[in-house]
Amino acid sequence: MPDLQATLSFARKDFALDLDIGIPADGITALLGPSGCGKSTLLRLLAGLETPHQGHIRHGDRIWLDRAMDINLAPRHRRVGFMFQDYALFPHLSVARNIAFGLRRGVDKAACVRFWLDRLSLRPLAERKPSALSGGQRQRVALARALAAEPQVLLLDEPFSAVDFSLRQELRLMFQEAVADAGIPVVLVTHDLEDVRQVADRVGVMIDGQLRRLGPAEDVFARPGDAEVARVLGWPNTLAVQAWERDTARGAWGQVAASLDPLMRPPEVIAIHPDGPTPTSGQGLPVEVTRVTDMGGYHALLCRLADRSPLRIHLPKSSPVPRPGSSARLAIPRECVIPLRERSTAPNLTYPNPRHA
Ligand SMILES: Nc1ncnc2c1ncn2[C@@H]1O[C@H](COP(=O)(O)OP(=O)(O)OP(=O)(O)O)[C@@H](O)[C@H]1O
Repeated sequence: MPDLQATLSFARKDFALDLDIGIPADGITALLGPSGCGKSTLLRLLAGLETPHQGHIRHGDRIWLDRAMDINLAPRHRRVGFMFQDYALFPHLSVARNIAFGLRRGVDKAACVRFWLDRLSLRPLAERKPSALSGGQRQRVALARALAAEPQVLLLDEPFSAVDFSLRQELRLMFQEAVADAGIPVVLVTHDLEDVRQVADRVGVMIDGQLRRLGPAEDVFARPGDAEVARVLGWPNTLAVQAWERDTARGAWGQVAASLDPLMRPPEVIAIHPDGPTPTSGQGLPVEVTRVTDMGGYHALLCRLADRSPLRIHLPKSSPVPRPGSSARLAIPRECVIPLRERSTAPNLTYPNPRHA
């Protein structure tokens, strides 16, 4: 199963992308990052729709791009299934013809179109033009078209964003089933952490045109490596530390004790894990409770710290719950306090690029 390896340097006005990425041919790799960090640009570079100033792209043994050797395969020779944010459907073609458009020579076109119409629940819409479809329906047609062409690599930009909650769940499942046996590198760009949790085997985090973290999803969520990446991954309660006094972190928000590695330079940030802090009548971090939500298995408390920064904690149903509007003190166990550097400089790529092995 050929993997995809790329080393790319690209710049346009006010933006530079510089990274090394390896995408294996099993499982789904999700790419996350703040708006404008270069996720779509990376997909366009991989597909051959943009050319890097320097770089190298290899799919299995086949070189797609090598600037030094003047090799640059045209997009059609890379056989990439691409789904853009605007879906790029042909407006004059019906749903069925849009799906049939990129089919390989020799396949039974009618059977293949029927298969994908059924798989993505599009059969009743087969003869409609894209202008007569809803946003979510267009998104499904674009996904069907990308998958039907039997691509060697699949690159998807926000493939589930335009559908409602229940259809989104269904679409994720259909998508997972559809790509499970394909044995091709699949990259999915999304802003939705739920997409990542439900479909991704690996997660890459991009910030400012760089790949700051790439690895198995569980690993990346549990160990983001630094505070910037942690925020992209939705970690709550990242607090700037103004000073350390032995093992106590202080900021305008208050102070808490942490377990510090004595060899580590004092980190600039701590994250407080939401599971663990509990209200106490003794000494603790002062908060004002602003909202309490019953989440079924636990209570979610949204609090404000001394400097008004938010703190979210989860209390087990068995624990007493402070009233909204009340002041409280929270006991924060040391193991819930995770010291983080604001930005880690060490490369943290857990899927090795053989060229650097
Ligand atoms: N066609 C273009 N011409 C000039 N600049 C562009 C163009 N497309 C994107 N950019 C700029 O390049 C940078 C990277 O954009 P890109 O679309 O890759 O980001 P992104 O991470 O995909 O963002 P989003 O999550 O908002 O889709 C941004 O600064 C953007 O403004």
